[in-house]
Amino acid sequence: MEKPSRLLLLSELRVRNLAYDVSLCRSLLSWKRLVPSPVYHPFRPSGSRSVPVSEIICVREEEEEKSSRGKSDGSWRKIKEGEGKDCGQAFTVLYVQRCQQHRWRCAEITFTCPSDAVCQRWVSSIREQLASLASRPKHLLVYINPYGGKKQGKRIYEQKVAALFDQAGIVTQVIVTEHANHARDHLRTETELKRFDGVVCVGGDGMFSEIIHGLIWRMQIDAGVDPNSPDESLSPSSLRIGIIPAGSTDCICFATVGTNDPVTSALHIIVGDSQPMDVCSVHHNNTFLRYSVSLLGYGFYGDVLTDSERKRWMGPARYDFSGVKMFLSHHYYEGAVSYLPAKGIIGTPRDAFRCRSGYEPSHKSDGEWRTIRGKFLAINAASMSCACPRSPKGLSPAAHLADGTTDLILVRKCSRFNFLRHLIRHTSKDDQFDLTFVEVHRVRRFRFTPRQCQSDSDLELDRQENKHQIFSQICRDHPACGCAPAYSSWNCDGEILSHSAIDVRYQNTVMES
Ligand SMILES: Nc1ncnc2c1ncn2[C@@H]1O[C@H](COP(=O)(O)OP(=O)(O)OP(=O)(O)O)[C@@H](O)[C@H]1O
Ligand SMILES: CCCCCCCCCCCCC/C=C/[C@@H](O)[C@H](CO)NC(=O)CCCCC
Ligand SMILES: [Ca+2]
Repeated sequence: MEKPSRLLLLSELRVRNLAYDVSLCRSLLSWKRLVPSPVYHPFRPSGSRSVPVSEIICVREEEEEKSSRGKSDGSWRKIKEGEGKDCGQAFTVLYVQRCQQHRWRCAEITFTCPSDAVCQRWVSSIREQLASLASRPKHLLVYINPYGGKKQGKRIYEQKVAALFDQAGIVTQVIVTEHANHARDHLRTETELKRFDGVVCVGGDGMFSEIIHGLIWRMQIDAGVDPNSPDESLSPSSLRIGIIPAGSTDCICFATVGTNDPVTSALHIIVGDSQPMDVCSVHHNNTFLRYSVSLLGYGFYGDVLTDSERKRWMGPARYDFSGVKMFLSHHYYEGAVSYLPAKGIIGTPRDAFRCRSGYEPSHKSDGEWRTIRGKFLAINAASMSCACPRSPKGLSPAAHLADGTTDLILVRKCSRFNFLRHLIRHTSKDDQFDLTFVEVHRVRRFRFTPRQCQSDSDLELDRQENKHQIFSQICRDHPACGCAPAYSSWNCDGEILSHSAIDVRYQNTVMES
């Protein structure tokens, strides 16, 4: 129960001409019907409601005789002339309404006050409360990718997001990108970043990747850290990144927010929600290649991405087309995966728990390196669940967002039928890891070396383990022989990596809104 001293305001106000007790405590706006109607009416507001101040978007004064919208029944009504004179001024509160499947909507309620003075007191008290919320952004730098997904980024921002930011009093600088890496290079060089509280990315996973590359690079330069050094730990970003989903997979948005809905994301940004997330760095022979926050996939997901890039004109459906094609081609790849198991962490990749909140990275020392050699259909490293509309629970449903680990999933060569069983389980409640040819490890670091790049001593080890050594040798020497292709590519958050032999390590966490 709230202590009386926390009560800031208590008034009898009217909502749709019905009397309500309305109170503002330090963190809660509540309204309660004074005489509840004995007859149930589906369109009439029910007894009482509360909204945390942290979920109020804004408050605005209504002018008399102005149309107002009663959101409870979605109808428009006009404040009657008499009503306006009797009741004085009115004010409207816009707030977050939680809907099904993690969706948020902006609802509003208009309170009519007995006098102008009462109205002013309410408006200024709520505004004061809102002004004290330090985590809310005031200035945002918005990058819109007009090319990703169904090419709707600009429309989505203009029709669904801009007005909400405006109502919340957020000042924006909007840049519609003109080419790939425009946003990354802009963040690296041109911008006076200090005047912004955050960066907003309107696009998909590839666009988010551009933004983190620009921002991380810029933060390292500003802090005097060499961004290419594998041994330096990253200086964290002081700017948060918000995502307005407008891509084809939108897995980073879906896995953090629980849905890929632009309005929901805009509201999360407005109320200042934040979520730290793991960043892995990918190196080849000690040369930095890229950062990754969601999926690093070799084999199936690398091949799907490579094939789908040539079919961008199909929009998001390109992934379905290439997915079926690559499933039927059934390519497998040989190589060695070495990993450093994460020790002293909370949970395992087989937990039933789903994470959409932060986890403190554990700094306990890790175990010994382990190596697995074999033939794989897919090697996936999921630093977050990678949930998306195609797979609502994701590639690794129990992966944590910010625990300093990544879940390494190895799918060994198996029949098409078995691989299909594994894939289909991504879309149902069944456990995709509960199959003999699938293993999953929570790791801090891993390396992959395709068989063609293995050293002589590694190959000797392989030979001892591999009964079909002569056949393998012939295939390596004669790649045109028609058996499995030599290399796949890595899919790194939706971008293709230029090398197959990689070294991946957890780097740091960045903030995301
Ligand atoms: N103006 C532009 N013209 C062409 N390409 C652009 C432009 N702006 C950004 N890009 C590039 O577009 C690529 C794809 O963008 P994005 O990730 O937003 O969509 P997507 O690939 O359809 O979605 P997802 O990554 O969620 O599957 C990114 O690699 C980004 O660098
Ligand atoms: C026959 C039924 C089979 C059903 C299989 C469903 C499995 C879907 C799992 C989807 C996992 C997505 C992981 C996220 C990857 C993103 O970083 C990347 C860029 O946005 N998207 C893809 O690579 C796009 C990947 C699209 C794969 C199809
Ligand atoms: Ca993680």
